[in-house]
Amino acid sequence: MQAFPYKLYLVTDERACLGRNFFDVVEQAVKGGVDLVQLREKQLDDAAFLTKALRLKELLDRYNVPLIINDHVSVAMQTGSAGLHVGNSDTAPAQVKAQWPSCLLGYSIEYLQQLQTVQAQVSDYLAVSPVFATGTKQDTVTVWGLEGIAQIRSQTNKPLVAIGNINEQNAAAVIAAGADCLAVVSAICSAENPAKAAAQLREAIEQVTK
Ligand SMILES: Cc1ncc(COP(=O)(O)OP(=O)(O)O)c(N)n1
Ligand SMILES: Cc1nc(C(=O)O)sc1CCOP(=O)(O)O
Ligand SMILES: [Mg+2]
Repeated sequence: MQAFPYKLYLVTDERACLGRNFFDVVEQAVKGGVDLVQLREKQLDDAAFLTKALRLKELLDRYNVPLIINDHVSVAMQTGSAGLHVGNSDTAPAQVKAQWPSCLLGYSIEYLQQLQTVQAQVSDYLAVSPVFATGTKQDTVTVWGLEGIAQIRSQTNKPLVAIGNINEQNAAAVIAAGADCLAVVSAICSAENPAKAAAQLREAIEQVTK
């Protein structure tokens, strides 16, 4: 398996932050143990997305936490971010790598057949998309479940990031099923105490992986 040191991945959604300051919520999450952050703010126009990315990059640099950008290749490159996450409706992974070879590139797996494609082969991690149905993103194809993680795990050596309704209660089971990293929105962004929520998720992961 390729090296992938990240265990707890925050995917942002300001709408899930309960009206609190977006950057405070992210900073609390990082203090609690998040080691990778993706800017995913679907409601923002391009200019506002770029502005937010620049400010978030500055914050995360202070903690040495890499920033991944959702969908927008040009914003990722312009901000000096570590990488990009794309799905089946976005720029193809091979095209991203052709213009940006060092990009830390994530690719959503919605169909088993994707695993045999060049798009999966050039990607640095694959997202099990989604593990459980979630209100945060409803335009999904396959709800993989724990069995789906195990099935994907048996067919690829790529690092697997699990996403979709992951929380403190199911975190250990998701890792035990074969995921390398957990990606969450609401379990941290909507938690009363984002730092504590991140620390508890981290603890659940480490109980399985130690
Ligand atoms: C870590 C992670 N996994 C999956 C996704 C979903 O990406 P995509 O399928 O492109 O859908 P959108 O996020 O663009 O709605 C993700 N963003 N991050
Ligand atoms: C951004 C995203 N992508 C998904 C996918 O299935 O590809 S699910 C999702 C949202 C995950 O939010 P929550 O942790 O609140 O369930
Ligand atoms: Mg996308």
